[in-house]
Amino acid sequence: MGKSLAQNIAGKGIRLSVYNRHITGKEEGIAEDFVSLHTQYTGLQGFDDISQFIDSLETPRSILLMVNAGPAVDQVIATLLPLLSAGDMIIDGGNSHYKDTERREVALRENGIYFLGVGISGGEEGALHGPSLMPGGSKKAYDNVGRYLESIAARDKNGRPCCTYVGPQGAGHFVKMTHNGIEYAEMQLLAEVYHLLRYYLGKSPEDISNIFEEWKIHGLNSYILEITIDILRTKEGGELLLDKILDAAEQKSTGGWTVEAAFELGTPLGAVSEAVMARFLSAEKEQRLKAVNVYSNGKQAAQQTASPNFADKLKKGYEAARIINHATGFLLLKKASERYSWNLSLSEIARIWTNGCIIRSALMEILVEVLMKETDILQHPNMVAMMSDRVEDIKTVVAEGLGAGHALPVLSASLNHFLGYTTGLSPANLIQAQRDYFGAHTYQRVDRPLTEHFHTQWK
Ligand SMILES: NC(=O)C1=CN([C@@H]2O[C@H](COP(=O)(O)OP(=O)(O)OC[C@H]3O[C@@H](n4cnc5c(N)ncnc54)[C@H](OP(=O)(O)O)[C@@H]3O)[C@@H](O)[C@H]2O)C=CC1
Ligand SMILES: O=C(CO)[C@H](O)[C@H](O)COP(=O)(O)O
Repeated sequence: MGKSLAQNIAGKGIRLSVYNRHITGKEEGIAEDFVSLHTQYTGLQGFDDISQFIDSLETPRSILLMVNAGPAVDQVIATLLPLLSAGDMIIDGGNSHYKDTERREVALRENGIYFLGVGISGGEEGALHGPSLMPGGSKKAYDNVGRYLESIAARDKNGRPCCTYVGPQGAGHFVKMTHNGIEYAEMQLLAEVYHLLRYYLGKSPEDISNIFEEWKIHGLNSYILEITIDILRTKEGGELLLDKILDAAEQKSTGGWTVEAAFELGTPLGAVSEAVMARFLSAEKEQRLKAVNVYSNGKQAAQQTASPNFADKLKKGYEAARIINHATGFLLLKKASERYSWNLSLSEIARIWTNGCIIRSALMEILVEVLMKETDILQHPNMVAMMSDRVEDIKTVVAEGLGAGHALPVLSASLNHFLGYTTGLSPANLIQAQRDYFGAHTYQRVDRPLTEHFHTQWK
């Protein structure tokens, strides 16, 4: 990411020094080598001596870190700090936890150093040609460097940069974390759809890539769909590369952090949560292989059993689940904004997610408008119409797919969310009664003001 961003920045004519640590015998002259490979950029200098690197910068200095989230960020900051002067700025472009960002911002402010936590999305390609940038921290700090960040960002459909000052404290990294949570669920949803097409409907990977191509043209365009089409067409030695990849998904941390944040803020996030759990379960490959020999889960191919036009229903069910995933993701942002007084603009966040980032999609373009009027996506009239037209299809897909023995954690979690959300009378009254029964936790009544709490001696 660092090298790609450096090329992007230098390509905009911005004078840039790059630094990589020196580890004798292992990593020597990395930054100098990078510079000598890119002589087309004037004003690009490389260093593996930190003092020389710092001396090469104009004051007040602006330093962008692209190192692994966690202790590495603290280590690099500790190395930089004695060399910096009041008014200098550090920008953390990695996937840092928003609470770490808040801690670092406070500590650096006490030393007179500005700190911005900038979520960056788009992978290597995005970093090189224009990522989506989610800066958070002090507004004054953003005012100093915002123009540089905006110059390297992707552009939205109106030519505006996919970069905006998101909010104070750790808001930028919170927004990036939520982006990644939505990303996890989007990836898992498409994996489930692919799985049903291949192993329930019996379609070949080539057929599936063609179906996805059709979906892309007809309203479902997204970066994740595009790369999946490419993946389904990639061969190695004449065979599909995908079939040679171990079915055990890895993850760093941002998906799990998003779920933790949902717990902290008390907001439902079933799709993302199930996407994280699905990766954990997939990683239990050894246990899964043992279980295959112990249990028959009655997995069936569709053959004659699939309902008519199942693939069309799958498309609409997938669209419904994506809307629900985005609705819960944006509700998490809304809850965080209220709890931490960040004043997040959900529509503006959707706008900077329309290009450059991993979850860019035709749906995101629609959500920019939707979120201007309604922070709960599922309450907007256009979304009500879309969901009403798709709810029977997602029900059919989940019922039929589960019935045929296929695990559909995110499709079913999305449907469950929707059915729970559209229920006027949930069974939570029984939960309240049970809590009061064993723990005297009290309950509110439908026939009394909600300010009153009641306890019953149940036995
Ligand atoms: N890859 C992606 O698509 C995306 C990544 N990110 C985030 O960006 C950050 C960087 O990711 P990425 O570029 O992929 O990771 P890489 O592993 O490619 O690069 C990490 C860099 O950090 C350096 N580093 C690690 N520890 C230290 C340390 N203690 N002191 C000094 N330097 C250190 C490494 O140096 P050395 O080479 O010397 O080991 C390396 O140059 C991460 O937070 C990641 O989550 C964000 C968006 C997308
Ligand atoms: O930030 C990113 C994209 O926006 C990273 O590519 C993403 O974090 C990958 O995460 P994981 O390794 O957990 O799947």
